[in-house]
Amino acid sequence: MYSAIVLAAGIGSRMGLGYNKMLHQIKGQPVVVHTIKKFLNDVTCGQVVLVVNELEIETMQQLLSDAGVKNPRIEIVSGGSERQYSVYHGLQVVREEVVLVHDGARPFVTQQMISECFELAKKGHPSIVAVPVKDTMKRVVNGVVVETPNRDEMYSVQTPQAAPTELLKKAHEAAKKTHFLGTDEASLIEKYTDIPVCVVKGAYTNIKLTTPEDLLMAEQLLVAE
Ligand SMILES: Nc1ccn([C@@H]2O[C@H](COP(=O)(O)OP(=O)(O)OP(=O)(O)O)[C@@H](O)[C@H]2O)c(=O)n1
Ligand SMILES: C[C@](O)(CO)[C@H](O)COP(=O)(O)O
Repeated sequence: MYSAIVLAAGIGSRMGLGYNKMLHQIKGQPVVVHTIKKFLNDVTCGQVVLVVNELEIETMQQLLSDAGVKNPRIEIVSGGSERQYSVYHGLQVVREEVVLVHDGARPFVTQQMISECFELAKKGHPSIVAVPVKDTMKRVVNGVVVETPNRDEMYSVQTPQAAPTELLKKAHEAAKKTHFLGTDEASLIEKYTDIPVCVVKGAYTNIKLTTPEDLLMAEQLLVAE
């Protein structure tokens, strides 16, 4: 069994809705409900830690209740000002020996991604979901191209990201001590442990709802589900 930390404590500034994009309804249900159901439907998920802004705890509880998502496996905790701090808060209540961290803003995660990440982490291997980049990549400094990295080695990283709970906690404590802020879990594991991070096949449909055009795509993807 694993614990899933589902992150929903952001503000969604790039989405520009004027409210947290996690509350936005797609096909009659809030984004957070679509995402959380992916984990509740998985029998190997022992706990869902839903991380929300402390001012939105009641709103989230009401949303879940309205959607008929009342489940003893769900625990709500308040998040922090950065994604990494929200993960840290979530980690404090994780009960299972393996943890999967997932962006609540990625409602198109699949059971296969979840299972593959879990199976690897259960055996001690941290894992992330990723897809090969499709475009040519450039490193640009001050508006000038300084390098064209080998595209065959470049991946676009998604969630879930899984690890043995103690390992991820250790990496987070080290990051806290040294004031390091990473944009995903793997970057902390890479920096503070010598354990390699495995890559699980993601999907180009496992988008993070970030900017307004992502909502148009989400509507289409939900029809196809
Ligand atoms: N302090 C934060 C910041 C982000 N998140 C969550 O982390 C995920 C990925 O973050 P992102 O898409 O960047 O969300 P926001 O921070 O909400 O968006 P923005 O950066 O546009 O404000 C989202 O599910 C978001 O709710 C979080 O739990 N706590
Ligand atoms: C973890 C992540 O989803 C990988 O792509 C991403 O880094 C989080 O997004 P953010 O915009 O940096 O919060």
